[in-house]
Order: sequence, then C-alpha cells, then structure tokens
Amino acid sequence: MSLFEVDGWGLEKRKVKVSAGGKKKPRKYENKVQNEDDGEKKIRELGLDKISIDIKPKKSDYNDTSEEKRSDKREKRDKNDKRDKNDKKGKKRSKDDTVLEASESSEHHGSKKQKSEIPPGVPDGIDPSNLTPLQRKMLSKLSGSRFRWINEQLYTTDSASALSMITKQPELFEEYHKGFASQVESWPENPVDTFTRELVYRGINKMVSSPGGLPGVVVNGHRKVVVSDMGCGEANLAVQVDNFMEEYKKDGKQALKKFKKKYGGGKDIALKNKKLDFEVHSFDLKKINDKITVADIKNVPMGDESCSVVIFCLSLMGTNFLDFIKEASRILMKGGELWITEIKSRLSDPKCVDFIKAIEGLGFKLRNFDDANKMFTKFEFFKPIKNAKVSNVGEIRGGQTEGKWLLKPCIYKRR
Ligand SMILES: C[S@@+](CC[C@H](N)C(=O)[O-])C[C@H]1O[C@@H](n2cnc3c(N)ncnc32)[C@H](O)[C@@H]1O
Repeated sequence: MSLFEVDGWGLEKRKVKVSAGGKKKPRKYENKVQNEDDGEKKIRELGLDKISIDIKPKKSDYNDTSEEKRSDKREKRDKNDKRDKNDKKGKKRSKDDTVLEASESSEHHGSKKQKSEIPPGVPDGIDPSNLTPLQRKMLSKLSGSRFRWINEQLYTTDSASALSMITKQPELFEEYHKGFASQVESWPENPVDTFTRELVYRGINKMVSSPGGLPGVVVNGHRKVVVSDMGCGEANLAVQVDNFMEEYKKDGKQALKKFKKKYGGGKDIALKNKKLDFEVHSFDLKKINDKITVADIKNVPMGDESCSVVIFCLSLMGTNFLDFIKEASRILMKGGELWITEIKSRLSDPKCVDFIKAIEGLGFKLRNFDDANKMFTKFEFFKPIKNAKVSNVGEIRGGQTEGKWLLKPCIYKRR
C-alpha cells in the first residue's frame, strides 16, 4: 500500500477505480448506503469517529485547552461527515481521497502489500480484521492523513520543533514509522541494507584503519569501528550489524557466508579481518527500543572525535540540517567518514554541486558519489587529517534555511 506519493520515492502511479464515483450502478449504490449506515454505527461504537480529532494536533492541543480542542474536534468531525455524504451522493472524490483509495485497493488485491493489514495510525485495541470494508477505508484515510501530516512536520520545521513535537506526542513517532515501514516495503532496496553491507564487507575484507578498510578509533587499547547512526528510525542498522557480529564472533567464515546470502553482493569479499569490532550508536527523537538514544541529532551525547563513521540515512529532515553535519564533524575522528543517502528528488540542484559544496564548506571532502540508483543519491565524505577550512553554518545558509534551497522537503504528492 502506498500511503502517499512523493517524487522520487519510486511509487508507481496506479489506475484508480473510484468506487464511489458517479459511474456506479444505482443498485450497487443502494446496497452501499445500507452498509454505510451499519458502518457508521459500528464506527461510533468503536469510537473511531473521534479519532479524526487528532489528525493535525494544534498548538492548543499541547496546552490542552479543552473547549478549544472540542470545537476543533467538532469541526473536523463535521468535515468528515460532509465528505462521506458527498461520497454517498456519488460525487467525485477529492484528489487526496483518490490517493488513499488507490492505497486501499492495492492492499486488498493481493501483492506483497497484503501482509500490512494494520494501516499506520490504527489506535491501540482496534483490530482492523473486525472492521467492515467501509470502516477500514475510513481508518486508512485517517491513517494516511496522519502519516502525511507527521512527515510534513518533520520536513518543514527545524529539529528543535521536531523533538518538541515527538516529546509531547510520542505516539506520532510510532505512527510515522508504521507508515514509513510500509513505504520501505515497496522499494527495490532499503538504503539501510546498503549501509549494513558496506560496513560489513569493508570491515571484514581489510584490517580496520588500513587503506580500503574502515576507519577505527582506539577504545581501551583496541581498535574499533564506532558508528553513529543519526536519525536511526527503528535502529535497523544497529540491529543488523549487531546480529552479524554475534555470528561472526562464533564463526567468521560461516557468518560471512550467511550474510552474503541474506544481503547479496560481496562476490570478491573474503574473511581477512578476524579482529573486526563494531560499536553502533543510534540516535532518534524517540526510544522505541533499547538500541536507541533520544537526541536531536544537532547535538548528540558523543565525545569530540569519538566516532569513525557517521551515517545519515534519509534523515536530513529538519530545515536546519547543516547543523547535523556540523555535529557530525565534531564527533568524527580525523580520517573518519560521513555517509549520507538522501531521496534524489530532494536535491534542488540535480547535479548535487550545491549540496557537495555546502558539506565541504563544513570541513569534509567528497570521496564517492553515487546517483545511479533511481530513487536515492549516496554520498561518501571524509574528514581530512589536516584541518580543512571550515565555514560558519550561517555563512553557508546565507540567510535562508537549507531545508528550503538545498534539500527540498519530501512531501506527498496529491494526484
Ligand atoms: C525517513 S526516517 C529514516 C530512518 C532510518 N534512518 C532508516 O533509514 O530506516 C528519518 C528519521 O530521522 C529522524 N529525525 C529527523 N530529524 C531528527 C532530529 N533532529 N533528531 C533525531 N532524529 C531525527 C526521524 O525521527 C526519523 O526516524
């Protein structure tokens, strides 16, 4: 199911059957009305009619001024009722609804999306399998709206506002990640897997800190690859690397064989490093598992020059993302690497010259740049051993936030 569509997220446009469109035969339509009456009753019983109030939390929600909130809820409920009446009358749906309709039909008609039975945003205690098709449709609409709203907030506000939003409404984080995970399912490859592969293959094939190997920091007299995953989401990178390490410590050869089978590639990779050691730190706005440390990635609890690889996997979301890069420069050792993957269509300059220039302005040098992938562009920078000239973030910004001119927000596209 595609909950939303954005340029470059590789979601195919589907031909949508608008089920409530004017072309429906009258008899079918009558049946539908009957079902809708039942459906609305069930929705009220389940309390789903009240869910819409939270689609777009307002500032007043944070202050919990209940009367204001209640009238907001009423207004939204009325709007939804009105839209449903329009549906019943067979009026043409809004563009936005059509997108959600497409999502739903793909969910119900086979394909690998079928396993995502629970649409993102389903409140606790509600089992979608107990709902009628209409109720599922409404829930799906609602979830899609919430997902898109959260997504938009993360891309159009600065990192302090994002942290404050998730701190005040932690459930938004889970909702976002349910939606995000369903997006990832439709991608040919998850960029997190690409990074996992790169860490493991480079780490295992060459000694740490040797040419072509990964840079390592010395911790207690022992050289380690210390990774910071900035904006880690569900910390999948740490989970995958840690799982590999567990096996590697038991039997390196076997671990590599299994890894190749699971993640692919690595044809010429052999087990040359028997002393590989990783330590992955994962930062995000909410701790949804033990691997995660809560932090605004503008300011993470890591010492100066304590990391050897810093990764931003689709996480340059805040409008002040150059602050994240500056933080990466602080925590990276000299010779350490900065890996970034972003959605291709976010780059205002398709040739990426401006983006590379901005990152280099903060003291990095570009080593590799890969835009062969249809959806993502991958950058590999390093922090030079000799101090490079570092500009002030403000200078690079030039009075306009980078979230406007350097990387465009990744907002869903209404069709
Ligand atoms: C599109 S998701 C990608 C998650 C993960 N890197 C992956 O690829 O699966 C971006 C993540 O960055 C996080 N994020 C955005 N701004 C952040 C900030 N200022 N501090 C910490 N995390 C942030 C979001 O909460 C979200 O989990």
